[in-house]
Amino acid sequence: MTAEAAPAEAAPAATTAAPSADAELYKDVRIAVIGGSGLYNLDNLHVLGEIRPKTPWGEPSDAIVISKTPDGHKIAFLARHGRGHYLNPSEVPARANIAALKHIGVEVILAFSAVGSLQQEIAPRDFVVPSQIIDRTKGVRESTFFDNGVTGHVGFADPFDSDLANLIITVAAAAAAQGQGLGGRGVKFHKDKTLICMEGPAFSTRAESKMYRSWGADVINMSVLPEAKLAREAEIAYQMVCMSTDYDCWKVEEEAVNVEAVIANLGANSDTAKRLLLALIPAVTAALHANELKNLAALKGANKWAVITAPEKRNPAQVEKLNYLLPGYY
Ligand SMILES: CSC[C@H]1O[C@H](OP(=O)(O)O)[C@H](O)[C@@H]1O
Ligand SMILES: Nc1ncnc2[nH]cnc12
Repeated sequence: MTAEAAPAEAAPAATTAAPSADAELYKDVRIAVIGGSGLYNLDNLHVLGEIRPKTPWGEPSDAIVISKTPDGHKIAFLARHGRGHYLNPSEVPARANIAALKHIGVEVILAFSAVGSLQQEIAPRDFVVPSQIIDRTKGVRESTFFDNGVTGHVGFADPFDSDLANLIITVAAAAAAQGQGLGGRGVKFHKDKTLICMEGPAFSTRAESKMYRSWGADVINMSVLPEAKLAREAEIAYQMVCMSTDYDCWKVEEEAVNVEAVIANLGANSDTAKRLLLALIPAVTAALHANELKNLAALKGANKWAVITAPEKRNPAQVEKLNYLLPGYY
């Protein structure tokens, strides 16, 4: 599909820089949180302001909210479906979301998602830190920055950032050991799991749900793709934290997933996520300052070599758009 031809996406990248008041607001922001269903704000942080960047790929899902943690770390927050959940998973402007976050200086994305569980041991309200993805989206989402005359191929064998995954597990374990248990509920964390991303917005059939189990999938959502892939193309370290809300529909004896069942667990899950972030943001900030995020270090600059289109054949308009994302690369 040629969305690049649409007037809304035709603005030249060089004129889309945010005004300087915005630049002052997002200065020093290196970490972004993307909130999914049920996580529409981080109201336990101090809000400094909002920005509404316009990118060469259109406008993000909603304003990007810049906040400060109690220990003074600035972060960016973006509601994937918009505050009020007006975008369905196939409508999320993932390219604009990732491009905007990259443009303001974000190096790390901690993405949250409500998921269905495909395994008995992953109960509703458990948290899952996945390491793999199976793609069951249907090709209707704009899923790359490398199109329209600049072809690029990035590595995606390990779609998440294992340094971030390890930090999340460590921070959660420390909270449990201190008896806090992220709100006193003793939330269980599972790691190294496989997340399947379906198209939606309708949930799966029972046959599909059972098939995904036979493939070895552990949890299911509608949102990790193309978000994770675009983050990789933008050289941003990305880790999703999955918050289980239901058992999907593979258990024949139980009622199949529905929105009411999901909503019943969203409140507790988003409370856990906010508590987790209070401990996680300082830990990720410290790791960034100490250059301990080795995958991120390896990622930086790598995509200069991902483009295979001969320099003289590259579409200048697309090169200009890519300048917004990866300045000077192509
Ligand atoms: C509200 S149930 C289905 C919906 O919830 C998840 O959204 P998100 O990943 O943004 O938390 C899932 O992916 C679906 O979009
Ligand atoms: N069962 C399910 N399938 C897909 N996405 C989900 N998000 C929450 N529960 C889900």
